[in-house]
Amino acid sequence: MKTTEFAIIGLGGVGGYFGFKLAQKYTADSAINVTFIAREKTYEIVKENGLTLLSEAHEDPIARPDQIFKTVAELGHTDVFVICVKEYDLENICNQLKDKIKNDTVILPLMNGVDIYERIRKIITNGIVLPSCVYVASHIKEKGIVEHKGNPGKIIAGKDPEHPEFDPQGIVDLFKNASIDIDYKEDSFPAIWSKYFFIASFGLVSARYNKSIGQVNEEEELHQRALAVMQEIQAIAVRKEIDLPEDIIEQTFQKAASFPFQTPTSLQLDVQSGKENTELELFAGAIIAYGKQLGIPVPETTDIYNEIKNGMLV
Ligand SMILES: NC(=O)C1=CN([C@@H]2O[C@H](COP(=O)(O)OP(=O)(O)OC[C@H]3O[C@@H](n4cnc5c(N)ncnc54)[C@H](OP(=O)(O)O)[C@@H]3O)[C@@H](O)[C@H]2O)C=CC1
Ligand SMILES: CC(C)(CO)C(=O)C(=O)O
Repeated sequence: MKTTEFAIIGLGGVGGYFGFKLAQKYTADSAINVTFIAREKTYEIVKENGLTLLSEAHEDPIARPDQIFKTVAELGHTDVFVICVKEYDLENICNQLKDKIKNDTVILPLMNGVDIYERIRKIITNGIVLPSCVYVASHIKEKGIVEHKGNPGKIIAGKDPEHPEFDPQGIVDLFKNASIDIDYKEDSFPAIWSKYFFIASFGLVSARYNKSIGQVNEEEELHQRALAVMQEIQAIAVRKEIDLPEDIIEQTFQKAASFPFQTPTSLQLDVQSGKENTELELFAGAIIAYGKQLGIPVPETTDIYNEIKNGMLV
């Protein structure tokens, strides 16, 4: 039987959650291999101790992959690459990956952002790229240790617009068999935009004030600022003819209310911990650029962007 080779690139909040589930399910299965790519201290710790996931939903907190490498270059034949890095590392990873991609290699980017597919396609022109978005509240506690809170993670993936004939059902089933909630759609872009609606608005306001998703939803001033950012994104989406529901704003506030009250956003954690690189450009920067390009004013997003840049963080 042919072995399916998975490579999970990046063992942070997202890779540490979904990679854990794949590795825990399949290490004893000789037909499916799961390889992790992690760098520096994460590599050392996971190689020595396995990957730890602290999660009420997972009794055994340790998963050991079949293999772990420090770089993509060390990988042999791989069928499915699951990219789980922050947006500022995407081009670097794609440049390393491009020689490993064959026509039937599948790339699943589990990241926030509406332009991830296009950015991958600028570098990797062959293979199958499944445009996706992801919901999960999980973050690095220490290198090699990821903490998951709240609802189980969820992936929404869609057809590669360049390869509508490709049938990914076999791969989708492997995720499902590892108890990963994954929805496969003809067109995942509306779901990707809906996620962006949520994470750009709540991410920016939560990062600016260091407040959880629940607090942003309930505190009047913060709620109004998130609403104003959503209205700006909505104007952009309408102009770009993205097929979003008319009540997307209401749905987004309802979605926020479904998270445990104290859930932080990944942008909040990165901005508030003073990380040198954050996804501020992916959220605010992209909205500002679309606004300029389409002649749509985006004053609230611009203000929050400048406030965060200038260190106004409470
Ligand atoms: N965390 C969450 O709850 C959610 C996050 N997202 C989105 O998912 C994406 C990933 O986020 P998240 O997992 O939180 O990010 P993290 O920062 O937690 O993890 C990214 C990981 O990628 C690793 N990495 C980067 N470059 C390389 C490389 N060249 N080789 C090996 N490893 C590499 C980093 O390594 P190192 O530690 O060494 O820097 C880090 O461990 C983002 O776009 C985010 O917005 C979406 C939904 C939920
Ligand atoms: C809000 C959350 C946790 C939802 O999945 C997220 O996407 C993020 O923090 O980036």
